[in-house]
Amino acid sequence: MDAPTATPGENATPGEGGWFMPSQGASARPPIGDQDTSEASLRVPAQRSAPAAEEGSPDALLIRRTMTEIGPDADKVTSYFYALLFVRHPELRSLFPAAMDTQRDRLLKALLTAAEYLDNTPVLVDYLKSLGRGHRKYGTRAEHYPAVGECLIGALSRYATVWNRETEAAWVRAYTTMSQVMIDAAAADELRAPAWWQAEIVTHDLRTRDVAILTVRPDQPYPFLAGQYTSVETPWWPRVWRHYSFASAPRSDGLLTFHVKAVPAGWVSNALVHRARPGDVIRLGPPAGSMTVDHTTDSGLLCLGGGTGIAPIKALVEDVAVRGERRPVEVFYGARTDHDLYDIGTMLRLQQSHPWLSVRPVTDQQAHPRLPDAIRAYGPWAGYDAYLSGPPGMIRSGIDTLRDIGIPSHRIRHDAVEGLLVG
Ligand SMILES: NC(=O)C1=CN([C@@H]2O[C@H](COP(=O)(O)OP(=O)(O)OC[C@H]3O[C@@H](n4cnc5c(N)ncnc54)[C@H](OP(=O)(O)O)[C@@H]3O)[C@@H](O)[C@H]2O)C=CC1
Repeated sequence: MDAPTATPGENATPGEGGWFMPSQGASARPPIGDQDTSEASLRVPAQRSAPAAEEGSPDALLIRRTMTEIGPDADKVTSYFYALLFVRHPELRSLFPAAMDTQRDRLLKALLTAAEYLDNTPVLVDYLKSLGRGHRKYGTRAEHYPAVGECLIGALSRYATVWNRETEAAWVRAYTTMSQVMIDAAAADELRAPAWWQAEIVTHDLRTRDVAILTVRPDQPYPFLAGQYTSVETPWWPRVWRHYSFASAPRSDGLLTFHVKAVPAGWVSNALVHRARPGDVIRLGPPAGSMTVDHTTDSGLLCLGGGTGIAPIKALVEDVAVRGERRPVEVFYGARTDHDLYDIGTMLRLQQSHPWLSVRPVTDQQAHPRLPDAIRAYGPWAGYDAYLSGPPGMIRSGIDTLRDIGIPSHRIRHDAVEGLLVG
């Protein structure tokens, strides 16, 4: 059960969720940030399509039918679920944040994701493993899962239109299988990694009124890949986690960098931008996300970064540079105004050092079309893999544009986008 997410994130990748529900992102996604976008925590790869409602195994059909039936009462189902859980198992309350608003939202999304992918074993298993690993930081233990399953079924049975032995058996089977994948993944992860890392803020650079770049020093080595994201908890909002992408490739000094935009009503993002100072200690969850560079090919990289979505794009560029690769990398960096291109100086410096890199700022003030459409003026893009990172609307329109210009779906990578991935 978790409390919160990838992400894609408050302003990061999608948020994370608790109890077997996704956050950013078998990605996204993403997460990533105060927006809780899918912290996705678990992000289900966006590039794979969900099955049609009428397709699937008998259990999948029953489960999807329940989900359709409870759709209009989603809020009531989630409220009732948590009420049951905390009344029957008060010892579990402390695993969740004080304010449950976001958490409630995540539960249903996780359910929908799991139901949607029930017959897509590789996607679901990846997602659940990431979720199981991600739940370790909340203090979730194997013995908690049956309690959650019992309350979940209690809530579903109350609001489903049709609830019989067959439906219940399908849910029990699905939940038992899914929770076991999470439990096993958490147990395997326990042998090789901490449940969370503590990280001291070493620099805090306020780049605009609402965007800060933070560099942190983890208390233990933190292994991750460029393009991935993590979940972040601040001391000011215990048990509230948000996804943020790493803004640099792994560094020899072990430091990690995040770009954070304070979003309206974003608890974690506002704390990180306006309250955090060097010396403060935050907590980090495990790395997640699959928006990473495929180093087995020499395809070009076409990267679209919108706003703070430039963070993982910068990490991807550094990753290509560190490996000494000379594949073409074309970055389109979008923002509302020149002032909002808060990291353009860094990107242009990278361009100066690497002849294979080109960086093109795209702002609304220019005569240019908006970010995704700007790529139509360049190319051709055959032979490029595309990487998208930014607001959900930009990712959606970016995917449309890329498909429209002939880039196949399997070559388009991004963190979870709410609604697309659930995360
Ligand atoms: N911090 C991090 O580590 C990461 C953050 N993210 C995500 O990136 C986002 C950054 O937000 P923010 O900095 O406020 O970005 P902005 O809202 O300022 O948008 C950045 C750019 O994307 C364009 N854009 C936005 N929506 C659309 C759309 N529907 N179609 C086409 N273009 C669009 C904007 O154009 P226009 O001005 O015309 O709207 C602008 O050029 C957040 O959603 C965050 O979750 C993702 C990955 C990592």
